[in-house]
Amino acid sequence: MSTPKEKTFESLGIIEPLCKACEQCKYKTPTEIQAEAIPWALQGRDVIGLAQTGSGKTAAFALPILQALWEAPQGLFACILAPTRELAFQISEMFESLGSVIGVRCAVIIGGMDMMSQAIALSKKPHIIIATPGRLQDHLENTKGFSLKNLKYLVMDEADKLLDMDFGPIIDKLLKVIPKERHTFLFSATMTTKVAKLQRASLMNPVKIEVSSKYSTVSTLLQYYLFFPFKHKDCYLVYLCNELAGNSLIIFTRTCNDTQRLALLLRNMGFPAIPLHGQLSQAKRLGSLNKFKAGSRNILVATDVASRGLDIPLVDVVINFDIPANSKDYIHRVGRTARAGRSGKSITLVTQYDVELYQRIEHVIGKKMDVFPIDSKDDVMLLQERVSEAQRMVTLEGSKRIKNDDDFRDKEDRDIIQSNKLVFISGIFTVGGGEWGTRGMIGVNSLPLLPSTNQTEDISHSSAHLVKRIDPVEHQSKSSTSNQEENDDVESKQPPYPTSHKDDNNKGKDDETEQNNKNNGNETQPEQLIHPDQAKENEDTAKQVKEEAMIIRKVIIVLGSLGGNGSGKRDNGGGVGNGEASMNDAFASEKSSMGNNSNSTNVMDNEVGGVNFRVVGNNEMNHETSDSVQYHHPPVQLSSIRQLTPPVQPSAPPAEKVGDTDSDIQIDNVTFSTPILTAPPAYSPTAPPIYALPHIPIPEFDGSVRDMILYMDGNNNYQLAQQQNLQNSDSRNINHNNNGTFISLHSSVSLPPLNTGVWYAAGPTSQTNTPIDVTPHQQSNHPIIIQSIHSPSNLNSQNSTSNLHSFSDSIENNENNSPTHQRHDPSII
Ligand SMILES: Nc1ncnc2c1ncn2[C@@H]1O[C@H](COP(=O)(O)OP(=O)(O)OP(=O)(O)O)[C@@H](O)[C@H]1O
Repeated sequence: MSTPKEKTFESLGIIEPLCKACEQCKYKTPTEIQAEAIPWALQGRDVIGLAQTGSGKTAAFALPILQALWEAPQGLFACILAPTRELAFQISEMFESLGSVIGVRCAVIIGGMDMMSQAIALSKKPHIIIATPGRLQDHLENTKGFSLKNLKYLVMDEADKLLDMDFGPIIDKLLKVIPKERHTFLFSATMTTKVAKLQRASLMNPVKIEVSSKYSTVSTLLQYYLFFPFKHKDCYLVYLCNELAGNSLIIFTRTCNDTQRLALLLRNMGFPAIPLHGQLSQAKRLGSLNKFKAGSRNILVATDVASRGLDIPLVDVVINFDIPANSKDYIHRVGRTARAGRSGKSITLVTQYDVELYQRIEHVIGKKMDVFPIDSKDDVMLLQERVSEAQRMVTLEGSKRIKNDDDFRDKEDRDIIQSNKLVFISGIFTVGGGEWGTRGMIGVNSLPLLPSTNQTEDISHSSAHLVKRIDPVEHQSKSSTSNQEENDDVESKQPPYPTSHKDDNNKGKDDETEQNNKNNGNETQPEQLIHPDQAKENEDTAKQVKEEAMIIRKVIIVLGSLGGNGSGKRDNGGGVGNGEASMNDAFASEKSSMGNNSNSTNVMDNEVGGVNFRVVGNNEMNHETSDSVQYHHPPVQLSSIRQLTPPVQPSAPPAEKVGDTDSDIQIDNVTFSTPILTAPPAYSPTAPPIYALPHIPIPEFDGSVRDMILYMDGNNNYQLAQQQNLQNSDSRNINHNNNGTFISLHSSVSLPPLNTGVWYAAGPTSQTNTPIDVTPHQQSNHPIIIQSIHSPSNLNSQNSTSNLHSFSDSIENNENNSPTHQRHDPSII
């Protein structure tokens, strides 16, 4: 038989349309698990597939099922069970992309989503159901007319997880209502060898394909550890995030509570972190994942809900903040990076309480990890004060937020703004490429598991040098690995060190609990969902935006703000109402705190059309830059637009939320803020309301302005809307007057349809502290927010961050108190 490398999908017996689909997915040759498993599956054998994380197991079971469906199409043909909801979505995407050529229809049946719409989807008899066990069981019991009595294929992805104690009883129930005459596939990177568990799956004369040893990690993964005292854990984490700035990280914690706390802590320290755990609503879980996938957040802090199966190519580093209590979880966690032949790194944080677990993991994976190189411990400890401060803030806010998650999310961006920022100075953490490599051992054997299928069949296989018979006796009598597995089960019940958090029981149960929730009437109500398709779109968009943003690579910062509440007068110090007063106070203190510094804050208020605008220009907000310096600046809003005339239609519907506070985007490590927006009420096409639009200043315009880049927020989609090369002579967009030079967005700039909310303008390459002029002049159908991004000058970054701090506080206070804010939306920040 040919070696896997010589094989093609065609030579495995895959039909032409599916081969084409593989090509479209850029699968040039089958991976080893695909090469080994597909022929058996096509022959109609039950398959147990064991292969390393990221080795293409999903297609290994999807292709044979799609082929069988093509040959004998029917509704409710196959059911794929997955332990987590996110994984179910991902598997469904894979089926859809491979099966689109044959018109496959899939339904995702998972907890946390509306039962009724799922029931409707099931009534349409999709070909493939991808489900989490609890919800599927729920439909089988409660959805009229739905049954799986004609099911032909059952797959358990992450089979060892589905067959263990948590899911076992539900699986038992499910299997009672699924026909025995079916094909069954079990796949995982860490397969159980316990016969009792495998019997649960009711396999018939299965073939076992092992493309790796039981607990192996890929060779392209560099595995490190860091050992330090427990009390410095947060500090080390922050240090690592700082060192690895620019990389995409997943940080695994033990509990939901820790996940939430760390996400808050990191955000308070200025890192774009986002939490993912089972206590979030499903919409938020998907939202978090999508933002991470799209690259708008590059730190995902997660429980083990994200440890299995998720395929996010951009993940560079996995950090085990809490060492996993179960060695299997370690394999799956670190498997979120170094996938599909790519390289990646993992760093496991080890404290005095974790040594035993750490040693066990090393033993299980059969590798010694290297210590992660850090310059000096003193460097880490330098962060202690800042970390302690952030910890205090998190403690203050944390309990409230845990109770009220919506509140948490509404304020997430403020966390960043209110915090002092780190300026990240670090080299790029390069992660080289890789190719599909030879992986471990290949073994095939026929596995007589059930008394009813007692015959054993050894299958010789040229590439199989691990050919062994696995039978009940062997399993009971052996073996270090079996023992390990039993130990794992014990391990998971005993956290290695005491923890103050109460939700330790949530570990690993993010999705298992859905059945209980249902019974208790706690089913999470669905919210507006971002379909995973959106994530792909976002990813593409983010890439595009990132590329374009290279033009302003050395750029940053934000100028000032335009506040006001519609009732104020021109005012440089007195204030208008509470909000205005606090804003002024903040500015005043900001000014005085600057002392003799020659860089000054410029505050200018304008009253235009009854609208009081406040603008601050402050070149202290600039950061020094070089290629090796990465900037995280707070998403301070430069300006907001006020509607100058009421909507024409008196019966205009109420304002509608089109964005959320957590939708800021990260481009080249520059955070672009995206406050909540309120969509304008319905417009009369003939008489649109008028909105003020600020000019973007180009102080000391010297003809060096090159680029104006506009980004559009459309329901969290970010697109490069337009790039303009502005020339001095470009009279359409550049105006000069006594106050300076301005870029303005005249209608003559050919903008794409202004059908959504936020616009960003990346502006000139030079800047001084000339005040910003704001003039309402633009008539537009939609509210527009302009943020100008300026190139840095050589100024002290620490001063600038503290200025931003008080500056943004003031914005928040002002906006919260502003009648405009109450009338329209809590948009600013
Ligand atoms: N033949 C192939 N050639 C190239 N890439 C492939 C091939 N098959 C699958 N892939 C890609 O490899 C990645 C990993 O695949 P998949 O998610 O199925 O891995 P897995 O083995 O199920 O991992 P895990 O154990 O973590 O669930 C995916 O991005 C998938 O599109």
